[in-house]
Amino acid sequence: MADGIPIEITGLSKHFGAVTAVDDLSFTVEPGRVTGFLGPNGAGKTTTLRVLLGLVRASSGTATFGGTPYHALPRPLETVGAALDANFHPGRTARNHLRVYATAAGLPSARVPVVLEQVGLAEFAERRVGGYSLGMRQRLALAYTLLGDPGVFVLDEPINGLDPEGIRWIRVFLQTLAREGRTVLVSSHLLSEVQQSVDEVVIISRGRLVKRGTLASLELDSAPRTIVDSPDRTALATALDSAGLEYDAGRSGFIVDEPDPGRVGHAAFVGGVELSALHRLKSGLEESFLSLVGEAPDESPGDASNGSPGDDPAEAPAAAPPVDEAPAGEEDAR
Ligand SMILES: Nc1ncnc2c1ncn2[C@@H]1O[C@H](COP(=O)(O)OP(=O)(O)OP(=O)(O)O)[C@@H](O)[C@H]1O
Repeated sequence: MADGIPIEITGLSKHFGAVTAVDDLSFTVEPGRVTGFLGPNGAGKTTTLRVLLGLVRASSGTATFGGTPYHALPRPLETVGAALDANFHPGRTARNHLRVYATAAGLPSARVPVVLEQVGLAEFAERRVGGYSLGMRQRLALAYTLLGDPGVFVLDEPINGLDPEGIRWIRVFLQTLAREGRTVLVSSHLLSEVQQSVDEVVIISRGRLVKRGTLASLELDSAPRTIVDSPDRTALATALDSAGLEYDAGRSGFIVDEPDPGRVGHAAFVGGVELSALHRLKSGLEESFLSLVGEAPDESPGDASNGSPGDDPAEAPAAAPPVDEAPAGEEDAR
């Protein structure tokens, strides 16, 4: 096994014409842990990974593996296992796919059955990939990343499309790689999807870094708030203003920056306002994540840690190999 090497993103920007996909982004991903690379759709995750893997040129800044850009790695497949962009020939079997990539990279074909076994696809090795489920394709993409037994893994949305058993499996798989001292970077637009699998998070929004730290530190960022509503919202707003309480208007009432519903209820009482709802908004990772990336938290009580509004996992792209075929700069709009 190759050593885990840090992934180093420094002052990285990428513009596609007038669109700034990545904006002065800097962070490091250390070996020995699983790092979640998170942000809503369009935040710039895939673009960052494509620059890192030499598929797109940076407008400025650098993205390297311990100081070496991907294209300068002497044996890339034995250094970095990357799953990005689905690209399987439907008529080929899994075994043949992997054989082709192993041969191209000068790796022994004996690695093929080993990696198929590792991802639980050994019994489907002779089946054409066109008949694979999304979950099986995800596993095949991971088998590809394992071919060179690398020390670094860069995986774009690898959990998307997996069933609950597949999600449990990949959690163990990723954690095992990290415990072996490898560097593991996993992107997702859903915190809830990866929160059981990651130790650290790098969160971006609109191409910029908004949070870097442990999963636990993200939880600490989330202060509980109070939901309050009234048949007379104008009077309620006046009462909250008079009490000096800050609030946002939500679908089911005002979300008040005050953890104690008792204080909010008192403010309404003092203002002579009838209430139709008063409860604490449960704090949680998801609420913290959504407030960091600038999306409105779900204000329904007790439901803040489940799911994310507007996300349909079936719509996101699948992660898959290969990464070493497209020429650099191909994706540039100009
Ligand atoms: N080749 C391209 N040409 C023009 N604009 C692009 C190109 N690739 C990405 N973009 C734009 O850059 C921004 C970031 O996109 P990117 O795919 O990196 O985000 P993402 O965080 O990976 O989102 P998702 O989770 O939806 O994949 C978006 O506004 C996107 O439309």
